[in-house]
Amino acid sequence: MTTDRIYLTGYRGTGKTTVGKLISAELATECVDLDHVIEQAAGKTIREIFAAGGEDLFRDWESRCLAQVAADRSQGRVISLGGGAILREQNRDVIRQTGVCIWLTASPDVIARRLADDQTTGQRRPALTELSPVEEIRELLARREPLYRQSADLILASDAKSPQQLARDAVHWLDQHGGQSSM
Ligand SMILES: Nc1ncnc2c1ncn2[C@@H]1O[C@H](COP(=O)(O)OP(=O)(O)OP(=O)(O)O)[C@@H](O)[C@H]1O
Ligand SMILES: O=C(O)C1=C[C@@H](O)[C@@H](O)[C@H](O)C1
Ligand SMILES: [Mg+2]
Repeated sequence: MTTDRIYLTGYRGTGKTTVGKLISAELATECVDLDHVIEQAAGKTIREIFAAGGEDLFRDWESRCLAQVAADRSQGRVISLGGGAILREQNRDVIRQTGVCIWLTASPDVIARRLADDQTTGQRRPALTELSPVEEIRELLARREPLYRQSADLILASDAKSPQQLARDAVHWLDQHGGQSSM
């Protein structure tokens, strides 16, 4: 296991972007947000990429950008992934081979509340199913959970902790970096 790169995974709204920035500040390194890299590379917002070619097109951009970011250490040591980046096996392989992965969890109700309150949801989080927002979260979380779990070296429950506390927990674990653990 190498801590060369620190990946953050988890469902939409679990705080990957927010906590990733705080971890990188604590470690005095840069934070790369994969969703942002994709938008820059495509010259489109995530919603526009979905509108142009659906989720498949977005996933192709995501795999390409992840491979680039993973291969180029100068872009930053902390990498906040998108919520679905662990869906493709090739992406999970890249993550495992190049760094450690921290899985941020939250309950469906907390996720739904955070997404509804976040002004950027409209641009960055197009619907992934025809289900209602909370049903979509429940359904996709259940489907993705085994993939998040198999990718994770550390699991952090975010429901009742501030982003600052989660970043401190992550840095504390990184100082000691052992096998898979939960806090
Ligand atoms: N631990 C937390 N406690 C309270 N609010 C939080 C916490 N973590 C994140 N938030 C809030 O939830 C919203 C979503 O956070 P953020 O964008 O970091 O999630 P994300 O996991 O990166 O989502 P996405 O996968 O869509 O990129 C933001 O408004 C953020 O301030
Ligand atoms: O959970 C997902 O599938 C996604 C999460 C976001 O971070 C973006 O990567 C995009 O909206 C897809
Ligand atoms: Mg994010």
